[in-house]
Amino acid sequence: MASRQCSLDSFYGKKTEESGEVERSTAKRKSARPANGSKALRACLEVNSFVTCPVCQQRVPHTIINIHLDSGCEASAGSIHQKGSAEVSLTRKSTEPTSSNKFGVHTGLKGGWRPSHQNVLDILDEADKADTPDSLHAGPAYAPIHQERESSVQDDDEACKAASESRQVGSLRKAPMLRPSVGATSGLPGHFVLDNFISEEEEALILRCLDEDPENRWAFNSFNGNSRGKRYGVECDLVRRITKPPRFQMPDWLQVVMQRMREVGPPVLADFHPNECNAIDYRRDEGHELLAHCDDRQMSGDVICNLSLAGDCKMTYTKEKGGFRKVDVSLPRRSLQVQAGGVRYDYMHGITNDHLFSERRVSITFRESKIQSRPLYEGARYVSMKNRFKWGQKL
Ligand SMILES: O=C(O)CCC(=O)C(=O)O
Ligand SMILES: [Fe+2]
Repeated sequence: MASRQCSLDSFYGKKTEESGEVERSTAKRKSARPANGSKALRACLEVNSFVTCPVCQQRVPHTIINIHLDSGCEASAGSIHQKGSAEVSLTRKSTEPTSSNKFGVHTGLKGGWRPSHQNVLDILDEADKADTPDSLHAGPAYAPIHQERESSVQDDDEACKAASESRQVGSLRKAPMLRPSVGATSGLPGHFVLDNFISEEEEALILRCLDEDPENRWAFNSFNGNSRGKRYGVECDLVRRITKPPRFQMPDWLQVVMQRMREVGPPVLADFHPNECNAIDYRRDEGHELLAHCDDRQMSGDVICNLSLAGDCKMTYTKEKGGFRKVDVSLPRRSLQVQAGGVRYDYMHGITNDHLFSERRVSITFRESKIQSRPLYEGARYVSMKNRFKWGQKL
């Protein structure tokens, strides 16, 4: 099992196994760690501590390390020293694509970043209105989807069908006690992991819906390494550089997950409306893996989210331009990983077989993909694999 990180540690600059680069919390900060409740948590988040930037080695207030990294280290400790001035003095990242791509849906990035803990404070504010003290550390993350389960296949089918038809998952109400941990858990620019993003019950239901979808079945796939997969939503043809209409619509049983991303995710998700997703079923004993890749920079949008189910794993990020960097990130089951900014465009990501920590792991990757019915490049012509050798001859 991957050791699960406490994402709050990132707020204190604690050294994590993933980055190995952010300095360890001081005893003082540790002593301010919340014992209980939102007040203590809030107090901790506001401790004015500094961390060493893993890229430029400047001392930077821990509250804006994310912004500092995202601005390509342009946002200096000096310009952001004053509490509250961070958002004003920051620039957008250099990695932000400037193309005039037209997406059929809203794209994610808007007006720069906020301190990584701001969202937690927002969540706390919201929760403070509804919370009772006892709910802070108790109870399921979200109201359970199904209280009881029968084991027969027929019931499984019915559960899945019922979830879909009655939008049972979609009608889940968020319970105030869940607070996904948001933070720059890895020191990677634009990277977040939200632990416990879904409850165990939700995980079980989503897995059942994936496993028991009679129309869209798991199929072997070797595109990015061997695994089984399936997809929903619009279909990107990465070779022809066009998008095709969905063969399988985005399922109802994922709506609540997507809604939750907008509600409790970091600010880059505030307007995230995925129009496609692919699920991957990894089996460790079958040698499955995810080869290092970067999701298509033109066909898909600025933000990508991966929901982890059924097992823990470690994802490896590598960057070669502008200095080699390699960072391992733990992705616990039921967490949501957000890739935006630098990590989305400048890093490759992959999962080696020995970084799958259980026999099975399933992921769902959400994207906003371009509605593109003509090839991206003017004048481009698709040549099928079997005809490629004929380049230079009359086709
Ligand atoms: O399995 C994962 O978490 C990531 C999958 C992924 O990177 C992809 O489908 O592009
Ligand atoms: Fe990917």
